[in-house]
Amino acid sequence: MSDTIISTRDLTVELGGNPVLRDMSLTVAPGEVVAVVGPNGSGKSTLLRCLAGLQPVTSGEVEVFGAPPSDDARFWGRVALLTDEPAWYPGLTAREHLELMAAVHATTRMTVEAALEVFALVERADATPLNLSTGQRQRLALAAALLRPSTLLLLDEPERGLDAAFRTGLTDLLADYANEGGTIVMATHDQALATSARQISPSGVTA
Ligand SMILES: Nc1ncnc2c1ncn2[C@@H]1O[C@H](COP(=O)(O)OP(=O)(O)OP(=O)(O)O)[C@@H](O)[C@H]1O
Repeated sequence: MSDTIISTRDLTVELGGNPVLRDMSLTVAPGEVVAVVGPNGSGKSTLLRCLAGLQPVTSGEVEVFGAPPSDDARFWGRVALLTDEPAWYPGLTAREHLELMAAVHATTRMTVEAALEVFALVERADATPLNLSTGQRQRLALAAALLRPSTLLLLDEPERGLDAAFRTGLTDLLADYANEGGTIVMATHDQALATSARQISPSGVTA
């Protein structure tokens, strides 16, 4: 097995004519948990989007699983992405969203009922996402990302909207994922999440 999951070399991204990432070089090994930290606008989401193949690079190289990210079933079969704008299916309940996620994968990391339990959604399982609170919606998005099998988790501010108790639980859930051999790269403003991870800034230096 390769000892590198992610590798960027001299990655530069300009947006609107301004450099957001500049000559960034990063290597991530299997089982690592990496926290991308930095102030608002420093390029954390941009880096995650590059790793997901959603942001064209201005120059330099990005490789995930030894090749540039590609928008195909093989890539997305291995990568679970949590963005700040998950797509919800109108009319489907929280439970049905998880059942849908389970149905399209040959295996799952946990059952739908276990995910509802772990993410404290049992009592709101029959509500549609738009009738959930911000924190409950975020828990549903995390449940969907962690229920499905993957080997790389890309998380953009997973702590968004979560109360203190659940943030602690999230640290443990991410540690479990890494202990199973999964790799995590997350943009975060949460000190506790960042402390338990290898921290980098979007400029590529260790934070
Ligand atoms: N489409 C765009 N066109 C021009 N500039 C953009 C575009 N998208 C983002 N930017 C700028 O790029 C910079 C990096 O944005 P990015 O969202 O990656 O930052 P971030 O570190 O994730 O911020 P936050 O902590 O607020 O989520 C910001 O200055 C932002 O204003």
